[in-house]
Amino acid sequence: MRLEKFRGIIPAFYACYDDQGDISEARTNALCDYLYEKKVNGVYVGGSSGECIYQNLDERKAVLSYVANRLKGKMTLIAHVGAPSTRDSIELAKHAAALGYDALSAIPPIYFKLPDSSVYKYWNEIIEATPLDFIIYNIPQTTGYTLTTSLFEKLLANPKVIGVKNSSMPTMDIERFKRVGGDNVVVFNGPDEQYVAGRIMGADGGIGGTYAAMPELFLQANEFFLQGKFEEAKRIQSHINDIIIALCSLNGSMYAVIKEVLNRRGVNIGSVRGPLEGISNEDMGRIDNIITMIDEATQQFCK
Ligand SMILES: CC(=O)N[C@H](C=O)[C@@H](O)[C@H](O)[C@H](O)CO
Ligand SMILES: CC(=O)C(=O)O
Repeated sequence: MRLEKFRGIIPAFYACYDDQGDISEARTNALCDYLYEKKVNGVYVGGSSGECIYQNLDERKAVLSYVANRLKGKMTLIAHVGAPSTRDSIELAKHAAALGYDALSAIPPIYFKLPDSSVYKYWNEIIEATPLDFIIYNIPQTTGYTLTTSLFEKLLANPKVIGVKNSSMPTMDIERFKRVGGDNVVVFNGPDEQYVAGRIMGADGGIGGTYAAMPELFLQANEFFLQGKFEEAKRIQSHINDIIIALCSLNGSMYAVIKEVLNRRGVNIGSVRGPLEGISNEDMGRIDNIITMIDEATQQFCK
């Protein structure tokens, strides 16, 4: 029951900037409203897709506040509070708890390669700082740190640890984490390119960086999965993967491309922060093709 609200399709929330590149409350609200209308199950705020790594503490706190003010009580809210220092992570965690977020989440420590003992201590200090539930974020391809099942099991001894968002590529990792935690934990599929496979291997839902670019497709793939219509789910996944490959094929960062897709749908959330690259004039001419791919797949599969 307590974990029910963490199932389904949870888009990773994007950084919403004004034309000067500063955090924009109005544009954050616009993205909140868009996702609410699409009926997604929740949002994951301030993670990779939220460009957290390029924002200072005050900016990250502001984003957490704006989203909570707009969406609290309307969907599940997860705050990503991982920051380079434990101290900053705890400050963000306390801020999110005061705002009424449903759960916290954090990547492992970045930059220095630290032993498991330090990673364990880092996560635990965040967990102990608030009464909120906690979701571990395993994303080895960006952090260089791989969560083992044994550390996961050790962390689960704390009842506030309710699951893991697993972004490693082997779907077997999802199966192993689920095996360790059983029905008492939620495992989120990370790689959007294998959402359906992740569900079949035991994921309870997903948190993804491309969901907000095509929410209907992920919601429908999830629906087909729940209905046992695996052929249909697999066919949507193939279209999703064509679209993700297209989103990643331009010169600008995938997030810049997604933001331009949203802009052409009437949701202007600005561009990305350096060192991520914005989109070039050449890219601009290719956005409509991607929108067509999304729209055609949506028409084909979603009622
Ligand atoms: C490495 C990475 O950023 N993974 C994200 C989260 O798990 C995914 O949602 C990707 O954004 C998505 O699968 C597109 O490659
Ligand atoms: C899921 C994802 O992309 C994020 O951490 O924001």
